[in-house]
Amino acid sequence: MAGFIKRIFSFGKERPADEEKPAPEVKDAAGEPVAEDKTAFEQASERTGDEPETILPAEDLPETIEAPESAEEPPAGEPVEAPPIAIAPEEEAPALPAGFALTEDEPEEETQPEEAPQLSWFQRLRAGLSRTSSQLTQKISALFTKRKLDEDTLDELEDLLIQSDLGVETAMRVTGALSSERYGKDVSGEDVARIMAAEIEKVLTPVAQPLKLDLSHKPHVVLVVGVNGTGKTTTIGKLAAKLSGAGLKVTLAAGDTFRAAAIEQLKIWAERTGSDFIGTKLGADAAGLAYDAFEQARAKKSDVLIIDTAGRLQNKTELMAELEKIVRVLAKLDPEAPHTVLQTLDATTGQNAMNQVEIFRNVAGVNGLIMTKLDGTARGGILVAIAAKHKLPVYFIGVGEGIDDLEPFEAGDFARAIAGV
Ligand SMILES: Nc1nc2c(ncn2[C@@H]2O[C@H](COP(=O)(O)OP(=O)(O)OP(=O)(O)O)[C@@H](O)[C@H]2O)c(=O)[nH]1
Repeated sequence: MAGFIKRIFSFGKERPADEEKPAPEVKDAAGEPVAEDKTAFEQASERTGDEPETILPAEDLPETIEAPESAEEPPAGEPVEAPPIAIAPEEEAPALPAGFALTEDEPEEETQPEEAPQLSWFQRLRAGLSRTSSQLTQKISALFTKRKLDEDTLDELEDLLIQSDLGVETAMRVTGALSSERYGKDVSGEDVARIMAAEIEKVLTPVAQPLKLDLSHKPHVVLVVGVNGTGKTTTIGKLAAKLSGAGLKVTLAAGDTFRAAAIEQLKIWAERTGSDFIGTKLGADAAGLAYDAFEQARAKKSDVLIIDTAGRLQNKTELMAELEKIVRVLAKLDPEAPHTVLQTLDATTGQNAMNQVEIFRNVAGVNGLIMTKLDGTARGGILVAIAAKHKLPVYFIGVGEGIDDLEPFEAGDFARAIAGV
């Protein structure tokens, strides 16, 4: 039976003791054989003419790093939330973090958490999206005061929805549904909001998916990309907390070699989450670091390797080419790697996020999204337009700066928060 099932690590089981690191694989990032006394990263450095870099284990990096103000200690002894997740049949039922699933055949039926929903994060989401929802509901109420639903009001409503970043397709869905239900009749703001929430939920439901981990890869490689400041590093820390909290062995690699602070920030997250850390010195070749991190994580039998990258604007061709190189180099070690290419989107951004997804998807093969900062004054409408157009899975949403402020993306919650119902 076991032969038919991919070798998959069970969340929640005991973390295996660290193993002795075997001698590094003797080939370079381009797959060429190299002298046995040189790591691939040294080879990469030689090619670029840089000094060979040393990959520093976490304990060798400076200890004088201060945690960011926003960092909160995880509550001691607090159990990891029980999650909806698929489990390998013959494995012992593990405690799994919400929002993740294994790449197993058919997912098991979702289990509902027994406890009442955590209103704190949901209230933050609603508050974050209140700018979008209150502007919309005010305008919609004004539009339908003492007016029946006709072509003009439908056109005006469509414009309002498009202005809220929801996208033409979703705007037309909403007006179409409203028209078939109430054409020629009085319409209240509540009618519109209810129909809007239902239609947005239909658009979002197919993309609200758990992040699937295929642990037969060991490690499952997650590359995190996105524009500067969209929350990559913070999100990596939150993901690592969920995964290591569930007993998985996690390695974090600091592929943002441009900013010393970014390397230090990731190291802090590694320490806080009990993850292994792989970093290099400032200015080193990011693709070389990614390659060596993959080799090291594989040698240490990490379950998940998460690679941070430097933030970059999507129109910076040179930096985007570097990202392409990271992807290419990882594929030398495993043609399917990186197995997940996650893009973070800042919810305060609006329309530009659509362009970000288009370009990062083309260059780096983005295959999943996380929207961050939905607790601020967010403009979440664009996620609906992106879902309608790109149909990329949305795994989580960021609702704060703390370690636990990452929630599985729920289509209904998000739709109701935008519609203000
Ligand atoms: N309010 C809020 N702030 C967030 C969230 N996620 C990240 N941040 C904050 O956003 C800022 C940028 O986050 P980083 O994780 O450094 O973003 P980054 O994409 O790694 O940044 P670069 O390395 O410059 O590209 C930090 O102050 C984070 O604390 C979130 O969900 N909510």
